[in-house]
Amino acid sequence: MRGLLARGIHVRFGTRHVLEGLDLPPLAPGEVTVLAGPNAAGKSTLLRAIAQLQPHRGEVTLDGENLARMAAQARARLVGFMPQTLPAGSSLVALESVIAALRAGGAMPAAQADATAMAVMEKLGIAALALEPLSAMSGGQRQMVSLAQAIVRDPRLLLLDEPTSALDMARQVRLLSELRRLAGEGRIVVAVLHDLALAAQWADRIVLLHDGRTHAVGTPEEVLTPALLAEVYGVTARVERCSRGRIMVLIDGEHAPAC
Ligand SMILES: Nc1ncnc2c1ncn2[C@@H]1O[C@H](COP(=O)(O)OP(=O)(O)OP(=O)(O)O)[C@@H](O)[C@H]1O
Repeated sequence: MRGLLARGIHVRFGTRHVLEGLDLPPLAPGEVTVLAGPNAAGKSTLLRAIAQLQPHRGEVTLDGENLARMAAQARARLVGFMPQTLPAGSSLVALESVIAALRAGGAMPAAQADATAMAVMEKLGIAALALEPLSAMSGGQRQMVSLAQAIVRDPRLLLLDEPTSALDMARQVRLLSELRRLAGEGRIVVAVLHDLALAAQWADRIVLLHDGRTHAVGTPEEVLTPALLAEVYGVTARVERCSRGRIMVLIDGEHAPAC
């Protein structure tokens, strides 16, 4: 089968079972899927398990091939992973870090690696940061470099953990439209997002995680309902449409100001 299948994913830390036989629906090329759910629901753990960065039970296949049985370099060419935050303490400048990510997929002549990494940074509007040390960058700048690292190998599957969390409005749109474009070219995009307004706007499908399992799957209209949001987040929410038809989620209740 073409696409991503993740079945029976089980992860435990010590005696604590964080994912308990979680199944994802088959994810087809061309789609942007958002993973949502409360803090500690297991979203990052699931992304890391799919990327084979987290020991787990269960099976993950991409276009019918078991990712766990693939050589690391072959897998790196197929899968791009953007972590929630880049590891601190790197002594690299941005361009070097993007070149290092590119080379994780295999050796390449220096000039070609330079040109490929620079082209990706230009496309993302961060060419001016190429020679800046990662350690001297703002959170948002680092997040854009992290995206460049994730896409520079031109992977078929892109896994992104809260990719917009440090970005301003304009860069959120830039990043999400880039993800939509990459999906449109036949890639599979899976992103963790807490911002349900962004999820409603950009996702083809939302997977709502709760208590280590898939609680609901569907289009934004199907998943962002007051009943499901109450079950999963314990909030009283209103779901309304703006004049252009887009869904908006508004939180009511004792902790929220009226609007
Ligand atoms: N390395 C680890 N060791 C022990 N427990 C861990 C480890 N990584 C994650 N956990 C636990 O697994 C659970 C799920 O964590 P995870 O980071 O996957 O949640 P999340 O849904 O991404 O949360 P958030 O929205 O807060 O980022 C949490 O209770 C967390 O404490």
